[in-house]
Amino acid sequence: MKVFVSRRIPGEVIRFMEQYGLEVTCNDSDERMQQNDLIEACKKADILFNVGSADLDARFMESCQHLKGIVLTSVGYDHIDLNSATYYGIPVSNTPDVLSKSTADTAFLLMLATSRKAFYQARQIEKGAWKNNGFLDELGIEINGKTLGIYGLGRIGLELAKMAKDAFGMKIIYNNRSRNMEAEQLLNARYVDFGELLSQSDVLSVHSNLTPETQYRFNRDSFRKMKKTSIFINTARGKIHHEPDLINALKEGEIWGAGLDVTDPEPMLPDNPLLQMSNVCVLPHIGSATIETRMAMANVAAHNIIAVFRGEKMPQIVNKEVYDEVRPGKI
Ligand SMILES: NC(=O)C1=CN([C@@H]2O[C@H](COP(=O)(O)OP(=O)(O)OC[C@H]3O[C@@H](n4cnc5c(N)ncnc54)[C@H](O)[C@@H]3O)[C@@H](O)[C@H]2O)C=CC1
Ligand SMILES: O=C(O)C(=O)CO
Repeated sequence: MKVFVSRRIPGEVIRFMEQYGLEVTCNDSDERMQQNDLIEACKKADILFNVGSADLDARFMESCQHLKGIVLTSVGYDHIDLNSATYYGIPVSNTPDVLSKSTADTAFLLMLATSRKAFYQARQIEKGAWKNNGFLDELGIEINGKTLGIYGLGRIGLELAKMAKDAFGMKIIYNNRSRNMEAEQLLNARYVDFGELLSQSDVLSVHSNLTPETQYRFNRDSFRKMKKTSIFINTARGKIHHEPDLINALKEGEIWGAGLDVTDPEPMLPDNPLLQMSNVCVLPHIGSATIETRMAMANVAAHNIIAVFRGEKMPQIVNKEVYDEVRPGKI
């Protein structure tokens, strides 16, 4: 069986797959492949190891319907046309759990950095503008003991809630598709409706997946309902907030600050006004970018490939209907 890997991954993971007799070809580059090149490369492959979230749309699935599996190196799969993959009978897997802590760390980093205007202050030094700030210049806000509101209390949201409570004694409120009893018992977290999440959070951190329902959930109306002293954090997907509305809310002082690991579009353009604001910290989607997590993600993906090779179900399947006896599309 032939595997095509779309970007550079650790050599150990390639050797691990080769031990099973898989023939692995790797695009030896860190650049994202264009879809036409990916389609061309997949013509000679049985399985795609899709590194770094290249968008795979209906055209890709139609052109590559011979694939026996697509493994993603992300937990989010909003960039994949899953219905199409299912239609053509292609199982797709993701990488849940192994990246939850590092992504929650990133949200925590942004919470602290934004609350102390850390990126802005560092930029002043780089510009040669180190100055003794006045007693009341560019002050931060403390997050110790404040209320953290979490939108989407799943795996990553829960890790952040634990850290915020343990390290900073923060009170946790959350809004989710359903109640999270583990968080309620462990952290005394309180389930609230969306309106209360907006009005009560001192820091509001987004951890839901991107769906038609969550797209632009944070918009003009929602920012207006937040505290003027609040900080908005998004490490989930850039389309969950409406960026022009966020810029306005910050300019108008409807919220106090924002920390983003995800933007819309990505990459963010260098002339984006958010990058000039003292109360905003932006990172280039590095949530899972640690040595340990990337290794773990690559290993999870490789194990899903081995499962396909052995004719077993992928352990981290996201379109499990593909294994149903009767499913839409080709049988
Ligand atoms: N910045 C980065 O590098 C990373 C970003 N992510 C993003 O984080 C997201 C979450 O990952 P996990 O925690 O593993 O997923 P998860 O599935 O464990 O948690 C998502 C939560 O969002 C909730 N949710 C979904 N729709 C909702 C709605 N309309 N209203 C309220 N809650 C809603 C779900 O009930 C669930 O509890 C991923 O889908 C991905 O987009 C994940 C990893 C790294
Ligand atoms: O896993 C994800 O969904 C990411 O965004 C990157 O790790």
